[in-house]
Amino acid sequence: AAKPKLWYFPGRGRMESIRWLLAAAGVEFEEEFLETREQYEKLQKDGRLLFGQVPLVEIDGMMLTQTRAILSYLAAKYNLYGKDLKETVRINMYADGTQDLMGMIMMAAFKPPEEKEENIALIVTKAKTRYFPVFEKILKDHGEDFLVGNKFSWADVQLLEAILMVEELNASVLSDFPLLKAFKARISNIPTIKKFLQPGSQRKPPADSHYVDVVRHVLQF
Ligand SMILES: CCCCC[C@H]1O[C@@H](O)C[C@@H]1SC[C@H](NC(=O)CC[C@H](N)C(=O)O)C(=O)NCC(=O)O
Repeated sequence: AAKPKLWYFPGRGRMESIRWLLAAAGVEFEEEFLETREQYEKLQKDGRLLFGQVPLVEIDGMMLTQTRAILSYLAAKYNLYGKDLKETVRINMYADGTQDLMGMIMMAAFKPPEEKEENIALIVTKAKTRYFPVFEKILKDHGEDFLVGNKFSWADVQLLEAILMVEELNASVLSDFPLLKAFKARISNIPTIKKFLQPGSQRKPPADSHYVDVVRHVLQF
């Protein structure tokens, strides 16, 4: 089968969780980076962007947009979505929560530089007071290696992604969360994820001013 193909800017944004999930599932994928307005307008003209937006993923003969729809499709396709509806809804709850946290980080890149410190402090506080305590408790109460059932799922992939992103803002953020520390080590050692965390993988670096400039240029805002 043809490899999935991803169209997005040359950075994390909303596509990074899709890259993580494909990588965790051991699925190789191709990428097309949008750096010019023309590339974006061609996708629109060709009718590939349902709502005129990216991420865009071509997979199984479909042109998929809407990040959550894509992630859900991939989670189900690669058996990372629970054994029944009750597990699936927990995975969705946990994934929505980590998406909310990562969304704050994603948008911070587009805020004025003078607000950067304040934004980072707010994100780290939210992580330490709202999100990480929830996952620490889940791991404690559940008493398993993974967040849902006793099987690796999309929820585990996304929590690791979120932990690493917050640690980029504050390296000691897990100091009060011993179970999350152990979770991070455990999930990082899953072979497909370990490979994705090696230099040279398709994992993207944190957003920088060049990335913001490219996005602003392509989307003309
Ligand atoms: C001020 C912040 C702007 C962020 C812009 C983009 O940079 C990324 O870091 C985040 C977004 S992604 C690009 C943006 N895509 C979306 O907003 C998709 C939202 C959709 N619900 C999804 O989940 O896929 C885009 O195509 N916009 C064109 C436009 O709506 O006409």
